[in-house]
Amino acid sequence: MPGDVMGKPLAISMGEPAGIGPDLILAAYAARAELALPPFCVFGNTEFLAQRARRLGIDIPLASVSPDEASSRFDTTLPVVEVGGPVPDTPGEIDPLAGRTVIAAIERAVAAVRTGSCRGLVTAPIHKAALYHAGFTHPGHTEFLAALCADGGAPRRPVMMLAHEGLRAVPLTIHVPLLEVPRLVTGQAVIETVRIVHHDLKHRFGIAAPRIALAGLNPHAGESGSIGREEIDIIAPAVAQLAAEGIDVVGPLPGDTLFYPPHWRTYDAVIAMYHDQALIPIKTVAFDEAVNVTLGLPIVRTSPDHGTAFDLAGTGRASPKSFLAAIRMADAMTRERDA
Ligand SMILES: NC(=O)C1=CN([C@@H]2O[C@H](COP(=O)(O)OP(=O)(O)OC[C@H]3O[C@@H](n4cnc5c(N)ncnc54)[C@H](O)[C@@H]3O)[C@@H](O)[C@H]2O)C=CC1
Ligand SMILES: NCC(=O)COP(=O)(O)O
Repeated sequence: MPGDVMGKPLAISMGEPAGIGPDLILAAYAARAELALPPFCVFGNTEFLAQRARRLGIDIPLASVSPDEASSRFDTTLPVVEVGGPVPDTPGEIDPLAGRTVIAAIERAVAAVRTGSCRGLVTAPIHKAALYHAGFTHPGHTEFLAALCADGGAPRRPVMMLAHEGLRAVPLTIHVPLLEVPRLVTGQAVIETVRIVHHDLKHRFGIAAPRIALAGLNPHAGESGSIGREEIDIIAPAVAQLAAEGIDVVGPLPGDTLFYPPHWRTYDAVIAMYHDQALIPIKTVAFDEAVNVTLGLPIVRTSPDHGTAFDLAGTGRASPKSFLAAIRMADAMTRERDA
């Protein structure tokens, strides 16, 4: 990643047009001065965003610009890096043709960050099933971003982390059927994930000596092997190896009590074994404000913790808090990296 990028805008990918992502982008721009938001540009479709703004009754000027012009235009105009293609303004209704634009917006935004035209990426939510009709082959942004950053080679392991204040939850396995989870809980997965979390907490979150805990896979972390052996056979040996490397990591601990917030707060991150084991606790305590951040990438990427909320799209009733928190976290992470 090119060096001095602090004058550069954040890149925001437009997300699913039938969802609330565009509403939140427009709301964030409308509140930019009051909230002292850093400059950003939207990778998307100007005409569509103008229509959505009219629908929402938000009066803001938009201009098609290049990423290099975005920061200087940001005070007076919402900068849009044009991604072609038909994008109808139909809240709650998927349009199969718009999917290509949604995918291209992510690709173009990633390229802009990787070449240094933008300093970090914030993604508005996508609707995965909608994108599959447009040829999307990844389970989510997380895996797609890892593939884009691999330049055609084998993607490195991307790590999903949901964060709110001191609470950070990481699913070891991400978008996979529950039936496949035990097969994917391997020593290598544990070791690689903990190393990435440890590295990025130090270098992107400024935590000098991260404390990490792992949950078990089975109830009560296997109850000494009587309710499953993955803890004894796989997770504990990996934890011992990581501890020998000097990483402050403990576990496997019972997942139900580990996420009791006073317990959880004693660690800088908790790694769970599967998606819902990690995401249910954090969405329960902080659905409004948690941020989804991808670790293990050469770029900074954040996102709100929620999805497309078709029921709220185009109504102006979606809370912008998590999206605003994602913008602020991307801003802070890029500053931390360049400090
Ligand atoms: N980063 C991303 O791109 C994400 C995408 N998704 C995708 O979103 C789609 C819909 O997923 P759901 O499970 O329905 O979750 P969802 O988060 O879109 O909606 C769940 C509930 O929360 C409410 N909600 C969501 N965001 C809100 C906000 N900002 N303010 C007020 N209420 C809000 C919705 O109205 C709905 O009742 C799926 O295709 C899923 O894969 C889900 C999570 C993240
Ligand atoms: N449940 C989180 C989620 O689905 C977001 O995934 P991603 O699109 O950020 O990979």
